[in-house]
Amino acid sequence: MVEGRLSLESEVQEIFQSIDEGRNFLLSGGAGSGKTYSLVSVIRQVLAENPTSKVACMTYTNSAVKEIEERVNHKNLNVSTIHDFLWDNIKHFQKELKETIISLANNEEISKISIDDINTIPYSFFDILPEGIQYKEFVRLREGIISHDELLIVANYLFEKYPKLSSIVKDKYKFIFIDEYQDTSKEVVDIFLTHFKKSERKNVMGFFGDAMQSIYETGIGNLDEYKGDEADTVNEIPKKQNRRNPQLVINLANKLRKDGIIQEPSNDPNAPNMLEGIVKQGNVLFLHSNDGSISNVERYLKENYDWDFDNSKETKELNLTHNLIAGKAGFRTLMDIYDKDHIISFRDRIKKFIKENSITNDFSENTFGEVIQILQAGKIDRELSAVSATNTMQAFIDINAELYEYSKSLNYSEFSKIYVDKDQLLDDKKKDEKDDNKKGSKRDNLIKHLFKIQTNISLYTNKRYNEFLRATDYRYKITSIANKRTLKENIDNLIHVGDKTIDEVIIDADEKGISLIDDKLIDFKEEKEYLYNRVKNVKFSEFQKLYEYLEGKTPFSTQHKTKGAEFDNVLVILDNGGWNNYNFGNLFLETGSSTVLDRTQKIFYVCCTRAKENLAVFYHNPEAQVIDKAKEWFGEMNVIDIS
Ligand SMILES: Nc1ncnc2c1ncn2[C@@H]1O[C@H](COP(=O)(O)OP(=O)(O)OP(=O)(O)O)[C@@H](O)[C@H]1O
Repeated sequence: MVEGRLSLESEVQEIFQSIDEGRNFLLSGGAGSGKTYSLVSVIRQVLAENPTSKVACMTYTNSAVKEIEERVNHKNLNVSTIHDFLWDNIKHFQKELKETIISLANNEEISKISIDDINTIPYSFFDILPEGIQYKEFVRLREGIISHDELLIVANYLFEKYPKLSSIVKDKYKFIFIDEYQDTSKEVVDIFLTHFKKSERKNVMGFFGDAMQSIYETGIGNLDEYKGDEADTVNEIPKKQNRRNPQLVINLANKLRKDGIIQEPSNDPNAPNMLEGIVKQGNVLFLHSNDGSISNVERYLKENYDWDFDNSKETKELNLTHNLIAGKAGFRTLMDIYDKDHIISFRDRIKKFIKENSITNDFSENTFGEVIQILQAGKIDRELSAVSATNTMQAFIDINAELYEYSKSLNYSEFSKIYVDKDQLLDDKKKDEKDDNKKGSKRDNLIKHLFKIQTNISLYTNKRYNEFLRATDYRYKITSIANKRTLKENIDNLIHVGDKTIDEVIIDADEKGISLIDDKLIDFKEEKEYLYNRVKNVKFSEFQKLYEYLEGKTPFSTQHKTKGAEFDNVLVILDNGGWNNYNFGNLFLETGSSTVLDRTQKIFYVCCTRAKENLAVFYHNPEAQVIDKAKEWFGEMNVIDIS
């Protein structure tokens, strides 16, 4: 056997057998079975055995990126998101890219890529583009700019049509690994498992994941249609043991899985869930109350089970959405600006009306207010209501009268281009600070700038002075002890932001050389004046709260973002706030629409299996049958009314 393999886990040895046979493989296993751990072992061994080959590894979760970075450091390893990987590999084929987009745009069945509803687009359409086709956070197909969703469709088409592209990628990367494969889209899986076959070149694709943890609608869910025993199918290697969870969590997880996979604790005495050679028991609790107060739940867990909610590394409270967290974590105003601006919704209503009614007026010189007036003129009843604010929009406008007046004074063409979405505020990064500007990030340039300021402040406060000097303008300025003193005073001033607004801190940080105002920010101010003006008046301390949250330094996480992570104490809040996609009541009663049930079961499974010691689930006002089921799942004694 090749050196080093013998010391590896048996499943990883099986993976190497597959690699020796040139077969694609899938490492599948329940939560905590050590898939991410195995992935890293495979990468290390592959790099050791193939010193001249390049390895690509794609992953979505921050925890996997962190683990890979901690355990592997090699120039031949390329860790990225799937989007960045695809774009890096197709971006130089501009001629083919242009043709592809035009073909797709002319294909009526592909509604996501459309340039003109009526006329066929000529193949010379993009010839005039100075920068060719680009991949950005927003989409403007007429200008040759594609974004996340389009990229996958375009890449799929390119690999299907040009087998040479597959040959190039296979030659470049002898090994391509995809973590959390279950949340990868069908278009991507097809590239690697179907279109790649059109090229004779050899490489090995490895998938890692768990079908029960497929929690994004766009994901393929499972690889069932590609698995098999023949050489050209995907070789599944299952992992049955659990190294993370205590026995009581494993028992619960086994009840929640719907595919019959039953996990057992590993026989590794050094596994994290073992204590002196015996698996830990842990705690599972189902707490409920009729007041719904989360702070009471926290108090109960603190007093009775010693949970420390100030320790964000050990203890996490998992909520379904960022919106449920924003208030508790202290960034409500910013969240509302990016997620609940009903003047922007009203503008979208107007835009839609213009598009759907094929109104061809030239509004380029008009203000938003004038456009509303022009559209409303002479209309009554239903026609008028189609171009008027809805009740929700009107209620928002009434409270924000000044903001509405201001929006009406803006040039309509400019205003209509501003794209506002919560991802621009909340997108978390997959890589380290240096990569913050990587094209895959959905954060907008204002938020990126604020991150830069706060990152630099943090570098300084954490005494990482060399990195601080590299990141700021200070490397040019520090020439004497006196300079150092000024720097300290400046930073001290800046750190104590007190009640300063975001605008004030941006100017301060610029003047003090901590983060200079760059072209990107200047362009943002000009192009997205409305949004900038809203954000600039928010206190910088609120942004700092958001920063802490996104850096994982608060006890809060969304249920989706917790995938791949693990904590000692996990509190899962089951919020039955009338969601379309989730229903926690139905989860316990096993009723309702099967897709909603399936989705809810999966997110609940992901959440519960994060706990390394203690798991608590909180349910506000459960029905008697929910309590009965909870007793069955958690044990009679562990279902507690804390009202
Ligand atoms: N062979 C091993 N030796 C030591 N520790 C391991 C080993 N395999 C896994 N672990 C540890 O067990 C825990 C669970 O492993 P890991 O996070 O890789 O599981 P996973 O299958 O990726 O889980 P999930 O699907 O829930 O994200 C981690 O703390 C990991 O470091």
